Amino acid sequence: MAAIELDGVTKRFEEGGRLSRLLDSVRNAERSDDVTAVRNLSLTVEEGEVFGFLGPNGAGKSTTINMLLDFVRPTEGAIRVLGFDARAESVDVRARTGVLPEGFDVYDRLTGRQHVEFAASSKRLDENEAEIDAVLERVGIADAADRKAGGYSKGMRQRLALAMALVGDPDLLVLDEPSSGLDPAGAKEMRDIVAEEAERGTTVFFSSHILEQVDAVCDRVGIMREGELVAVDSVDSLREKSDADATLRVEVSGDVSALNAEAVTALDGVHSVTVDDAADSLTVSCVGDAKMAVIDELESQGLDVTDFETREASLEDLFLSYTGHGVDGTDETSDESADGQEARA
Ligand SMILES: Nc1ncnc2c1ncn2[C@@H]1O[C@H](COP(=O)(O)OP(=O)(O)OP(=O)(O)O)[C@@H](O)[C@H]1O
Repeated sequence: MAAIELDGVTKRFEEGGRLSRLLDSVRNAERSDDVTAVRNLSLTVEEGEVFGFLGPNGAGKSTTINMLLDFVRPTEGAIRVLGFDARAESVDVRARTGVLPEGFDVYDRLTGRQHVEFAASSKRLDENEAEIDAVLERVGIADAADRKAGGYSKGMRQRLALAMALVGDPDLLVLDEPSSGLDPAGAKEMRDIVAEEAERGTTVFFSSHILEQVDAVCDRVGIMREGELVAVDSVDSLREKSDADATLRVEVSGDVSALNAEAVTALDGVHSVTVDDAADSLTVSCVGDAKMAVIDELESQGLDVTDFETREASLEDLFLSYTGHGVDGTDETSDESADGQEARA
């Protein structure tokens, strides 16, 4: 059984009141102020899989998560979670799912422990004190369990949110931007907990706009862009398929100044060649699988390749190549991104 199945799911947020919509439909006018947050999304996440859901701000990640949990209803399409219809059987879905929602905030006057007890009772779980303590321990806030959460730091609040998601050993963990507010050590702990959950067979679906954060733990990632799923695969396969450039630095013996650089640039997938006469080397910017063709071309021109090293496209380049956005959400045109890659190369 698949843990999550989305079939042709679209969510349109409709703006304007009922009267204005009626008038528009009578006039046959287009409603340009509607927002299509998710468009025709079909995706299957298998049981036990750790799936990273990526995309820049506004790509539709939270809307998708909210539809899994029936907090938002799709305009079109069907959703099944853990074998249940997400809409008609949402109570069953929520009872078996641990959720860390985006922008979670604590109840200032309740202690950490009371938060976890509340999460357990709202799932109708009968967790005893030892089980609650164990969850608080796992996320590293056992020492602060009896303090009011209003005094918690941002990182502690995020850990508390994770404890609330983990209580009762859910079959599915849905984490919306789980590392926000965490320092690097906290983000690593979060990844370790995700890995532990995966070991126990829990399906983990988590969203992030930072590929690096999901790379270490995810079996597969899906990348959203403007409401559409633009890629689904393992990070390694995405890297192979992407047109983000790798950089190849080749050292040669022989007269490098005699190189016919145009012939190298003309190879499929090669974007630029820079020759360094003084160092008897050249640097080639190309897609990953063009590297061997470059080496063959150099040798066919009579140059002896003595050494070479490659730098794969960085995760940031990769994300950019699929989304057209930097990981910080800045919009980048293809020209700018090409410049960025030159600069980094
Ligand atoms: N309740 C709503 N009413 C109207 N528009 C909405 C609503 N919720 C989301 N949207 C719009 O839907 C689009 C997708 O938003 P969503 O929050 O799903 O993106 P996201 O990928 O989670 O972004 P972020 O990384 O910033 O959280 C955005 O254009 C957003 O403004």
